[in-house]
Amino acid sequence: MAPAFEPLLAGETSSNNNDSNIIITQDEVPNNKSRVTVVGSGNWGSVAAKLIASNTLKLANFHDEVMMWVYEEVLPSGDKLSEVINQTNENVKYLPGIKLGKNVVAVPDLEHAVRDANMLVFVTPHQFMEGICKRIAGKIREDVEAISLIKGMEVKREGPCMISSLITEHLGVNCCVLMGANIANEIAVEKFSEATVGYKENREIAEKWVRLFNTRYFMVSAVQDVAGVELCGTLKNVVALAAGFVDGLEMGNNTKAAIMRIGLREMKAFSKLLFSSVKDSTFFESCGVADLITTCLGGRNRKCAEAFARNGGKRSFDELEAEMLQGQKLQGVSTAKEVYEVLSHRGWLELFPLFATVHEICIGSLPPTSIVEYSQS
Ligand SMILES: NC(=O)C1=CN([C@@H]2O[C@H](COP(=O)(O)OP(=O)(O)OC[C@H]3O[C@@H](n4cnc5c(N)ncnc54)[C@H](O)[C@@H]3O)[C@@H](O)[C@H]2O)C=CC1
Ligand SMILES: O=C(CO)COP(=O)(O)O
Repeated sequence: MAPAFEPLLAGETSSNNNDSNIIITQDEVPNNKSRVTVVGSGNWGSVAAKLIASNTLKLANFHDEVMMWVYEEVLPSGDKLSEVINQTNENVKYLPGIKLGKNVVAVPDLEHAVRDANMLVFVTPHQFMEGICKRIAGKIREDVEAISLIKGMEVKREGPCMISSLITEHLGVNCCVLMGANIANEIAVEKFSEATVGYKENREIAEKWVRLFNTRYFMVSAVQDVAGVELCGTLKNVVALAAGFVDGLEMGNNTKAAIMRIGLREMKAFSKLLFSSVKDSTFFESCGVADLITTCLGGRNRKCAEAFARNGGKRSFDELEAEMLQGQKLQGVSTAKEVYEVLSHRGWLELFPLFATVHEICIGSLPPTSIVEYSQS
């Protein structure tokens, strides 16, 4: 249930649409309804498909059916995951116990899933996106709109490349982002949360995305700061690892709060050094401080980092991820490495002691205890 208060609108976020106040008159019903495909079907991907599918049934501008691309795998039962999803209406591996909506159709053929879509929602672990883009380049509609829910980045020889830019570069399409304090399992059971759409220029497109995602329990607003929103979502995963180390070392709440504060400061400084357009106000949206808090309290990066520190760094993150997440993927460890590469290339290591220390702990160059010794310097 949504809380009874009206959300405060920050800056220009005047589009906090609640689906109950979106009114579509018969005159507005378009001839050409948009088809939506979700590219990805992990934990968040499945919840995103559920959210969208509940809205496409209600909104006249969209086709009811939502295709969800499934990276095919064979379950221990011998059945194919996509077939089980279509038979049971549940992603039994990545989101068990939750009905996705009968209008969600699992499609294992990527090219088929994206071919006719007008709106593409990308939501896979970030390390797979470049390969996916290469596979679908030239096989999508020219006028397609895209949005990325992916928290992560790539580092190229030319420098860092956000996932929305990777999508734009490979596919030649406009790409918004949606980030926020969005632990998927909580949204799956319809507990209230907020999210932020980041867009570059086209406010109308951003509003279309807001309408597609917004529900009574998922309140979405839009800000004109695609880089700021995406960097918030990406960098908070590095801070979540630091918070997990603090938990594993049982250092207490004050230390954890200090690490989160230092982390937020580094998130902001790093984002602004990379993109001078990043707005301060973005850090106060759901994608900023709220996502940082929820991930440091209840996320998968925090959980695995706690186990890593409890084991004194003797069990690798790969091992812990496989054991604790059953196929779900951590984004923080590779993001910490990617951020570290940017810091070393640009000579910024000393400016970002927390980011640098997290990576060095992850690769075993420093013990988990150094999270407090080095982050303060
Ligand atoms: N789970 C969550 O609570 C949230 C996740 N996110 C972000 O959303 C993105 C996607 O996360 P999730 O949906 O949770 O994924 P996940 O962590 O559940 O990852 C598993 C997914 O990766 C797929 N996969 C495995 N190998 C693959 C390959 N070689 N190629 C393509 N796909 C492959 C699996 O089929 C499965 O769909 C990430 O960037 C994450 O940070 C954002 C907000 C919340
Ligand atoms: O991004 C998230 C919540 O907004 C989920 O974070 P984790 O990947 O650490 O679970």
